[in-house]
Amino acid sequence: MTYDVEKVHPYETGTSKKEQVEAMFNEIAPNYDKLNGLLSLGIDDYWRKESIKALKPYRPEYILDIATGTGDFAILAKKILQPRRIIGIDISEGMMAVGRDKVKRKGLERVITFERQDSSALFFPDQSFDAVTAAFGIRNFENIDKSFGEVLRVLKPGGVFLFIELTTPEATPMKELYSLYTKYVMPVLSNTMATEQRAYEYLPESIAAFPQGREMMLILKKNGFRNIRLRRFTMGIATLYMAEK
Ligand SMILES: C[S@@+](CC[C@H](N)C(=O)[O-])C[C@H]1O[C@@H](n2cnc3c(N)ncnc32)[C@H](O)[C@@H]1O
Repeated sequence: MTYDVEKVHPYETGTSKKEQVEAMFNEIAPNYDKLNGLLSLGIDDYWRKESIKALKPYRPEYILDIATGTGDFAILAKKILQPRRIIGIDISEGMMAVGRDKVKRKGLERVITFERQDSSALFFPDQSFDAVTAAFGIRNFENIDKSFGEVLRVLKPGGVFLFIELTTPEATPMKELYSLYTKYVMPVLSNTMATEQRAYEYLPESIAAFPQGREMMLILKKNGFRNIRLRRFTMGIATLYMAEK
């Protein structure tokens, strides 16, 4: 199935969403961590921690972090869960270069490694991982169903898929505040970082088009996952989804 969000592209260059997303993240990679903290007013750190903590009961030893970017989710997973191995995959070498540097500075390179792979065509054998994670990545995928199929394939039976994604708040007053924020504050903040403007127009557009809540739970179910749950953060600005194989 094709989802509206798969048609939201960063640029109007006529190339595939995957190529445009890769180019955009390569471009913003050096500023990504700073900008992320600034745009979320630092709350993203709390969302990430709470999400990773939800994996504790599963005690995962082998973790795959898809759309790993600059590696923050993988680094947190190492700290909180103490697994044997974490592999981060991403299509943007620029983002992973920042991640590799952070991992090296923290002395974690024996546990966390990075590979350039596309979430919709993973190189790993079936049933390789106890957990697959993704933070703020799925919205950027060109093919969500294919990627979910790959996640299911590489998970061990009983393994868990956990992802967090930005969502649009539905209740007053957060709904109105969020709309004002994306319209007026976000462009000013991203301008101060001298980043490419289009990258931060793409952000609210892709959030708005992304299937959320019950719709996302049905997509996970259709793709073969079970025991699907969600948790909303900060009145619905972000949502955590968990599902099992
Ligand atoms: C918003 S960043 C999130 C990075 C990181 N997970 C975090 O929490 O900060 C989204 C990432 O998804 C990656 N991405 C987009 N499409 C992908 C795909 N098909 N396969 C793997 N990574 C992809 C991008 O390159 C980018 O690094």
